Amino acid sequence: MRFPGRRKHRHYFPIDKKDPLTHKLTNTVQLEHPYVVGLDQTIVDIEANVCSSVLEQFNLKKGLSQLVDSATAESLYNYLVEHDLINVQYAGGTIGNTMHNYSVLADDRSVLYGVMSQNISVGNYAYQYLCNTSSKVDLQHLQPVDGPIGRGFTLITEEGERTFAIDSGMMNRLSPDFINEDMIKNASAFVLSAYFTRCSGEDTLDKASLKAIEYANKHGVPVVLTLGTRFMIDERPQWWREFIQEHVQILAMNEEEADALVGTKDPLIAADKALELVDMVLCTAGPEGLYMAGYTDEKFKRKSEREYLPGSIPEFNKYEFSRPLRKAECEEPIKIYSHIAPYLGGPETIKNTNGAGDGALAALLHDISSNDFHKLNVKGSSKHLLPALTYSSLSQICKYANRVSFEVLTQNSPRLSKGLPEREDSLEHAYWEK
Ligand SMILES: Nc1ncnc2c1ncn2[C@@H]1O[C@H](COP(=O)(O)OP(=O)(O)OP(=O)(O)O)[C@@H](O)[C@H]1O
Ligand SMILES: O=c1[nH]cnc2c1ncn2[C@@H]1O[C@H](CO)[C@@H](O)[C@H]1O
Repeated sequence: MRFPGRRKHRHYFPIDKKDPLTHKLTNTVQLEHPYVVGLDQTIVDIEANVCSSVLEQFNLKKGLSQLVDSATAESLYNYLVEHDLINVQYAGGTIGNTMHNYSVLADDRSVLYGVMSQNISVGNYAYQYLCNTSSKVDLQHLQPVDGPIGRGFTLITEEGERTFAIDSGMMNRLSPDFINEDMIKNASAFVLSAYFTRCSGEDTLDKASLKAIEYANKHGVPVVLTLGTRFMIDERPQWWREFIQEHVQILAMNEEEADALVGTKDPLIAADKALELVDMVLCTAGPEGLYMAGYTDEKFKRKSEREYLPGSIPEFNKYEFSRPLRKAECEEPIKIYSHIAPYLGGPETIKNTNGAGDGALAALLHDISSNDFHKLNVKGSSKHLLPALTYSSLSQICKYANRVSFEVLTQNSPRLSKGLPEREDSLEHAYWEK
């Protein structure tokens, strides 16, 4: 595993142990590697720039992800081809993107549950999906289906807003029998999106998701839920709040989805309210950067060395140098928050905001699995006297997540084509304070 940072000598990490004379690695011990599991609707994104009138023509609501029937999908596709509007097609799906980005960042394994067409021919959607997914994403557990995977028309209008029209294909046919209890039990986290609830008729992906959640809950594996699109949350916010409170430990959302869930446009207050439901929250806020919130134990809290920030919760970042714990692990839980403005003020030109939030979540997952990696391989380390959810403090994770989002904004695809530059492998203060 590529490690997101060597911080202190005390926590010196064995993968770097070299013979001082030969500079060869002296570590012959087989390291144990943790992994994360994601479950998604396998989708290829078909991206096109269109006028708003095209959305009206096909009866699509701007800015949302919505399902369309196959006849509408076919006529939309034909329209885009006829007018030569398609820019690019690449593998998508919010969790597929997140698993891919996780594997690129961690240079390590993630497992993806979903479906895959059993008949693949060069150039078809299934083929494109496989070609665009990191070889470190374990696709051996995809369920073969007799038909196409999903396709997601990503329609970008004049002002840069994205609207998704999803043609499901067989993406929702993942069967609960395919979910392996041991696979989930041994994972560092189980990750899914709220899209799993968009099933109907013969679809089984919702049942498969609930089964995986049940296993994760049973074995204390953190369930990480990303909210997907506000439209789904708006339909039944109370149901979502109850579901999240019962089954989810880590919640990722953007400020719109947060508003739908807890009824406030202020991302800090939204993160605070969401802490009543879960143990840790990542709330992205576009050009405003991102917020994180969590719990730590009074006796483990660490004061920030940064300036205390004003906001709807005064000095909210005071304890951002603390590592987050599950609330139930704290004798005396206190809430901790952190915020970061876009890295370097944001890229000079944003190529595409698609997937910036998925990138931030991948960074958070990397920090979570690094904690397990360290725990598994540096037995008895004092670092784990505290049963933290992550390797790093809330503040460090914000920086890392933000840095990854920046990288996604500078490229066209929501999937990272490479990891972060070597020089930045460790999130040293010196670098981040520049
Ligand atoms: N216009 C922008 N300028 C600078 N940084 C941005 C901008 N938009 C996004 N970012 C960065 O990307 C992060 C995630 O963006 P955003 O809130 O748009 O995610 P999202 O809506 O969840 O995206 P997606 O659903 O496509 O993954 C932000 O927290 C911020 O760091
Ligand atoms: O219904 C859906 N299910 C799964 N993923 C989706 C859906 N709608 C949009 N995206 C995915 O969200 C990513 C950006 O965050 C896009 O890559 C798109 O494929």
